[in-house]
Amino acid sequence: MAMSFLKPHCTHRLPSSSSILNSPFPTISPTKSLFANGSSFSTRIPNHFRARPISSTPTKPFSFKAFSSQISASAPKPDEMPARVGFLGLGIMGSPMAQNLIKAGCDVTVWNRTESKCSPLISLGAKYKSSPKEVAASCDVTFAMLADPQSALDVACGEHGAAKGMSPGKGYVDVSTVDGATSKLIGTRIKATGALFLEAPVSGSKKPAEDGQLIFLTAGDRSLFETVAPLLDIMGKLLCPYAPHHPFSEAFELSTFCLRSRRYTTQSKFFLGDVGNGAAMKLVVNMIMGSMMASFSEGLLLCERVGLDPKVLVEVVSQGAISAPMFSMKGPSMVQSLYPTAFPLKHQQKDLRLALGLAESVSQPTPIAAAANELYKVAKSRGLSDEDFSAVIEALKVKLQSQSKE
Ligand SMILES: NC(=O)C1=CN([C@@H]2O[C@H](COP(=O)(O)OP(=O)(O)OC[C@H]3O[C@@H](n4cnc5c(N)ncnc54)[C@H](OP(=O)(O)O)[C@@H]3O)[C@@H](O)[C@H]2O)C=CC1
Ligand SMILES: O=CCCC(=O)O
Repeated sequence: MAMSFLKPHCTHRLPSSSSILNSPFPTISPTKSLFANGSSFSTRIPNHFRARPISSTPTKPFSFKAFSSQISASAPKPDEMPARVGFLGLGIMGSPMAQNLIKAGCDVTVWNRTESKCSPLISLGAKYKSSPKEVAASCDVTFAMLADPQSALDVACGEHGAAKGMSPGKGYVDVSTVDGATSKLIGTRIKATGALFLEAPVSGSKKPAEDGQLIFLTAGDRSLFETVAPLLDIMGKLLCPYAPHHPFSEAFELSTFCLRSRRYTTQSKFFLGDVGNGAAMKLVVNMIMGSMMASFSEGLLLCERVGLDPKVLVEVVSQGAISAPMFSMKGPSMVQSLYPTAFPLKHQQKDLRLALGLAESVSQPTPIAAAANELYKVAKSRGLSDEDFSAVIEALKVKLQSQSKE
């Protein structure tokens, strides 16, 4: 069902293979190696790129400026987007996400339980309404970025909740991390008004939110997904599979090919089907993340205990198969017992709790996540709820201290 405010050019589709074959840009032969060492990366090339031999034009040096301007030139224009956008919940994530929408030229109306957090956005041009209901009533699409299942429910379905301001032709996009049951409840209440619903939890933390580099895990009404796609692209990541910083940098011609037109980029937003699937995917991702961080913490402390420098461990890990941006970003401050909050520890424990509930619902054993969850609970009981989740290492230090007393 099309929404009343749908603009005709809101949909982003991949080009047909014939249009690619007629494209002026170089394409690549599946049998021809691009690499000096003759290595093949044929499994990495989508079929639609396998049309003609690569052009012999010499590779140009990479220019970040040109790269950025190509990206921004392809950014969605305000007239391609839903006209009025609401944003509920202006915490660590919601504030920068709303800010990026405003900076991109969207007409944004904000609300937050603690009203003072609206001020910086109002000074950037946002409008303000005094309840979720009023925001929803005055906007075409309303986003919500709330702490947990209870607050997401309250804001959507409470007395002055968004559902009260919804009606046919509008859409509600809940980007909070909640469990599937909560998301379905919210979706049912929103859809009972005739409006559309999309759950769209995000991967990526404070910095990716600020940089417009989030990954959306969406499910629900497909037409709402298509309507809000340009907005998700403002807040989210645009990925080119052959980006110039990719280790296979010889594929630069192909990167240029990808970047010359937005049509050839792969976007980091996933549509996963029915409501509940986005929530489940997000919980699985964060279950893995919570366990990884707990394990990394154990490694840092063990290193120290056996007389090795944990800073060197961070370096070693960063160069091998288990390297992860999370370890490289958080490791150096963890070594100094500093935990500047990007992802609050209380939210990580909430996500582990919800993921364990998900696993329980299908009788899936998750002993590692269960052990990690206990550690986050200890950290919470030590007053670390509002620290970054990397402060979970403190829970292990506590254990070490109590052991050494025995
Ligand atoms: N931080 C991160 O790295 C990431 C977080 N997430 C998820 O995004 C969501 C938001 O996270 P984040 O921004 O970090 O969290 P914050 O704790 O910074 O913000 C939470 C928001 O929820 C609001 N809120 C809390 N309780 C209520 C309530 N009872 N009624 C109304 N509003 C309420 C807060 O309002 P107030 O300002 O009044 O307290 C605030 O706007 C969470 O679900 C989190 O798991 C997802 C990806 C990354
Ligand atoms: O929910 C928080 C996720 C944090 C991240 O993906 O970096």
